[in-house]
Amino acid sequence: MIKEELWKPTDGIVLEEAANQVVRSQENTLVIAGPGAGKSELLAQRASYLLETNICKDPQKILAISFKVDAADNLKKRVEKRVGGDLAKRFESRTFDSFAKSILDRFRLTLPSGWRPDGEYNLVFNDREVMDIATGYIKKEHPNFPNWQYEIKTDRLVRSFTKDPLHLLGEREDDLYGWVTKELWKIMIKGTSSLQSSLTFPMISRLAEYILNLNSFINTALRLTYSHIFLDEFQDTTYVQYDLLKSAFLGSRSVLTAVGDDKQRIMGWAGAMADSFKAYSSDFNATSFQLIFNHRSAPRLIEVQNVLSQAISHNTPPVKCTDKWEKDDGVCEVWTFNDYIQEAKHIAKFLSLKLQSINPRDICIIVKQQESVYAKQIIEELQNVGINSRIEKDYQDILSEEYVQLIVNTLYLTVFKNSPARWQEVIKLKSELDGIDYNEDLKAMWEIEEDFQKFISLLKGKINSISNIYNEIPQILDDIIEYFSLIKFKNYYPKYFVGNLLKNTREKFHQKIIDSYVDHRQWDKAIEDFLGVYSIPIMTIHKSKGLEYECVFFIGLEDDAFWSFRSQSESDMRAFFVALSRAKSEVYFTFSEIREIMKYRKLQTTYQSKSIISSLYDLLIEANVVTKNLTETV
Ligand SMILES: Nc1ncnc2c1ncn2[C@@H]1O[C@H](COP(=O)(O)OP(=O)(O)OP(=O)(O)O)[C@@H](O)[C@H]1O
Repeated sequence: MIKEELWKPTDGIVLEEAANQVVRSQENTLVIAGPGAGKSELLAQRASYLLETNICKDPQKILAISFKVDAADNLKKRVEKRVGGDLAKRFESRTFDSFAKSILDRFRLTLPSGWRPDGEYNLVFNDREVMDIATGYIKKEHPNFPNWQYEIKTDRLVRSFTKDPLHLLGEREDDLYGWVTKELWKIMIKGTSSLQSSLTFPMISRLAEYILNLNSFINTALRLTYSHIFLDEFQDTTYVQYDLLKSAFLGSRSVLTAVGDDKQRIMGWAGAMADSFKAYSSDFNATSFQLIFNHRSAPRLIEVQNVLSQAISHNTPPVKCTDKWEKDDGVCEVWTFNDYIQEAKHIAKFLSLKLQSINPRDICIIVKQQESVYAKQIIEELQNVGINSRIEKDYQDILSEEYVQLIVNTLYLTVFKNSPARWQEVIKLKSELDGIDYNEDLKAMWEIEEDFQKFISLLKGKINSISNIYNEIPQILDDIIEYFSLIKFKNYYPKYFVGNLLKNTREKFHQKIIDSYVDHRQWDKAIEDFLGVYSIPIMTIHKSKGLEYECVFFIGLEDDAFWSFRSQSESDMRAFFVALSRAKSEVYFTFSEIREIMKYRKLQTTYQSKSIISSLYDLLIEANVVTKNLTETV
């Protein structure tokens, strides 16, 4: 244990004054700061501080809530690295969705029977599915009221569906949406003879909130378990999530730390609160702090970011860069082309040179939407010059699953041997699955390591003598999980007991590993390929949130990409700001007069303009960003 006054940040991090105060604060706080200010880093440092000084008193825990699975994972790993596995056991890093789901899965039986879903409920991810259930099943239940579905709109129904806490649902029966909402809740909770219990994450959140409101005993236990709560990317909190947060921790002694950036609020369409900072500050009586440094980007990029952030919010103070850069470091340019084929050829040529000095993972290609369409030609031209790129969303979800991580770590250790971090991760999990305390029972730990070593030696033989790829690889992957015991693994991660998560993850994962193996026919290359080591990632702005790259390309700064700019210019401006601020050193925006895009559900060759988004171009001009017409140079 370290004394409070002796504790210092590790890894050469120097905290600015405001960050230092928040790290050591005993009160609820709110940190509002721009991209790269070190908000996530601050949370990692605060976790180290609270755990290493035992201010978060053993056996109490810190609960960190992030929005994306990889962000939660990343934070967990940072903290583990700093404080070691033992203390990090008291740092629970989850997404909002998984927090809500863990409450429902643990305390489902305390719900009144009308609100209690089956233990084996299905997860429903998109609005269309909800609407399909509504139209398909309510109609069956009410055959004499057949035409109601023509009078309702999907987005309004989905919004109205989880708008209110459950105890208020009964009050809205009198309008059509209220009636459909009530019927739909009944059907989705209980299922029918042909439909399994089916829940969306907002429904799970409402059910978790209901559990906490109904059972003061559970609520008290939750508050005693978590003495400190972290909330990352707080600008994206939805109304439903905020209600759960209030039910869980408002009025408790748990200390909350929220960090976020209102200029990066781009989840409005998904129900993010317009005023989450204001509501939180007043409800939780939180003190606000601002950070003024950007630890990510070069000075030139920060100049451009400052112009943008002023335009988004007039009272934003300019941020400063750190002294690791030279004064003129950083490149921000607009590249224009006649057509998307020239654009793709130019980028491919540019990147073949760039890749002589940096890795594919230091580069990112970002688009507003339709990544497989906007990046199609670029993927092809990159392939022509021997550069791999891939649409990251196809991998992000499975790569963050513990099921996949355990198998991939085992394969990695079988093929590459030298990876102490992966070895430690696997051995630690194996010991926990087997109920062995890795600090106490050294003999048992030694046996685990020896046994695992034997297992991977055998595995090596198996993976190197595959004759039938499509039968043997799935079997080998299943054998790996069986070595750890699937049942123990599911007990350790109860989320895999519920619904179709395990089945879907397993299927997708097997397919991707097989694809990589078929492409390379060598396990080292196949694993690295699956992990994305050789590929430039391609993603939408939404997926790029929280990430950072040396060099960023934003493809298609054009009217069609920002098709709703007229009605939501503020939110599009923030999206543009997020894309720009992912770059450490270089960012290039492209415009192509002719572009192939999906329009009216058809792939079409279109003429692009920039008149609707001219204000974005005006801001770039104001920030002295040069535009290069690269048509002739190809
Ligand atoms: N005090 C610091 N000193 C040095 N480097 C730092 C410091 N704080 C953060 N960093 C580094 O700066 C980068 C950005 O940090 P971080 O991701 O925490 O920022 P953020 O505010 O969460 O960004 P965003 O809102 O854009 O996601 C990371 O590479 C991080 O390691």
